[in-house]
Amino acid sequence: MIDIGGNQKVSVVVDILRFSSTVTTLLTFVDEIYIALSEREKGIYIGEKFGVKREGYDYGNSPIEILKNKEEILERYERGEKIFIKTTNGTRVLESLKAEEIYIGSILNAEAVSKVSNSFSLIPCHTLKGFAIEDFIGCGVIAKFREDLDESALSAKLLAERDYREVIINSRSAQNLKDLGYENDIYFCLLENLYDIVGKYEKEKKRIVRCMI
Ligand SMILES: O=C(O)[C@H](CS(=O)(=O)O)OP(=O)(O)O
Ligand SMILES: [Mg+2]
Repeated sequence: MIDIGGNQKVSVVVDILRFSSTVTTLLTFVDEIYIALSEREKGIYIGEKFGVKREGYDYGNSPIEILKNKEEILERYERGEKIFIKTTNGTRVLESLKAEEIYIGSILNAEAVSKVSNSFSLIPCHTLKGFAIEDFIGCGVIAKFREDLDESALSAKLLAERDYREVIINSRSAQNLKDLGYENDIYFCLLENLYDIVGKYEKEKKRIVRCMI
C-alpha cells in the first residue's frame, strides 16, 4: 500500500524543487553524497538557503548548475573529495525521518522509485512557509506507477494525471526560483522518468548512495 505522510517502514522523500531532483541528477555520475554538517570538511559543497547558494559553497541546489559543472565536480570527486549537500527543506526533512529505509523520489526518477518496496509512505517535504503543491503533485506522479494506493496517494495521483506541469510552473516555490534566476531548473525538474536510478539514505553514515532497484 502507498500512502502520503504515513509512518511505514519505508519512506520516499519527495522534494521536487529541487533537493530530490538535484540528488538524483548527481547520482547519475557519483556514487554517494553526504549531508553537510555544521563543521566544514574538505570537499565539494552543494546547497542553498531559501534558494540562494549558501555562503562558501561551491554550487547552488541546482541540477542544471551541477550538470554544467559535471567535469569539474567529477575531477575533484575522482581525486577523493567528498560531495556534501544542505538545502532548506530536503535535508531538513530527510534527517527528521525515523523510517528503517529511506529513498529519494522525484519526477526525474518517478517510475524507478515507485518500485523500491511493496509498501511505502511518500513524504512530501513542503517548505517552512507550509504546503508546497509541487511536492504533493510529485507524490502523485510516483503514485501513477502503482495501483495499491490509499486515498491520500489516490488524491495526488488524480492531480498528477492532469496537466500538472503548468500547476508546478506557477507554484510559489517556482516563482521564488524564477525571481532568483533559476527558472530553467523548474523545467528540468519536470522531465518525467529522465533517470532510472534511485538514491537511498544511510542514516548512520549521513550519506545518500545510488541503489539498484
Ligand atoms: O533549493 C530549492 O529549490 C528550495 C528553496 S526554498 O526552500 O523553496 O526556498 O529548497 P529545497 O530544500 O530544495 O526545497
Ligand atoms: Mg523544495
